[in-house]
Amino acid sequence: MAVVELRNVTKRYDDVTALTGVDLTVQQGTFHCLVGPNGSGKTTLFRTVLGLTTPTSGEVSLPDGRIGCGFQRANFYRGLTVAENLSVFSALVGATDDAWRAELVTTLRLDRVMDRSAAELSGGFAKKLDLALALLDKPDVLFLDEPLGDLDDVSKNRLLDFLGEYRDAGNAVVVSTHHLTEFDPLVDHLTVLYDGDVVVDADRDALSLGERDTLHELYVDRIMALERGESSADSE
Ligand SMILES: Nc1ncnc2c1ncn2[C@@H]1O[C@H](COP(=O)(O)OP(=O)(O)OP(=O)(O)O)[C@@H](O)[C@H]1O
Repeated sequence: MAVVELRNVTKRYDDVTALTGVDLTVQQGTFHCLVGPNGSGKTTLFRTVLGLTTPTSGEVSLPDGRIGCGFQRANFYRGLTVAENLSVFSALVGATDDAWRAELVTTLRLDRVMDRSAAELSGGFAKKLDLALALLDKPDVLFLDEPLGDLDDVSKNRLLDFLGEYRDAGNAVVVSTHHLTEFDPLVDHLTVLYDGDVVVDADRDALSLGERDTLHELYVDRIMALERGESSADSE
């Protein structure tokens, strides 16, 4: 079942076209990975889906259920402690499942910093707090922009396992990242943006790796072919 649909979405900022007629469907219960070079439109696409910016044209359809989001730069109350942020955000979104909140704190190893001021957190812990806040009300669709940034290797593994389980529980997880290799085992669907255009959009099973071993190699080859001026069909 489709939980998010974009139809012919274009976003222009003055003379920059960040998205050009993008069609995209996110299916329930899938891990959807969005990759693309710097400036290709990934953050703009996220912001458009989340209603933080209005598309210049086109349509965005969202599910009736809950949507959670975590951004590249963490968003929380810097003047409050970690525990206070969790309480305030729980109240704001109406999250009442204390056991789930405790599970998030344990999974993300936030227990050690519960009484620390959020302003003083290291980059990795700030990211973890942001992730916990995004997950507080168990969103049906979770959008995460570069969720592994600043996390140590053990925390990365734990988060990847957690996101896999979250998907397996029937939720959609959409991740925008430059770290396709790390997400590769989870990917059900890959979308590649290049200069505002969707140049790859396929379920994993439909992606033909050819001589290549990994999705990352496929992605890099495709982008390099586009930079040489070849069409996406030429680079198959
Ligand atoms: N508020 C804005 N005003 C003007 N141009 C913008 C704005 N936001 C994004 N852009 C432009 O839109 C294009 C797409 O930017 P976007 O941030 O969506 O790319 P990205 O794929 O997320 O990049 P990165 O991987 O570097 O984070 C870029 O050319 C960027 O400069």
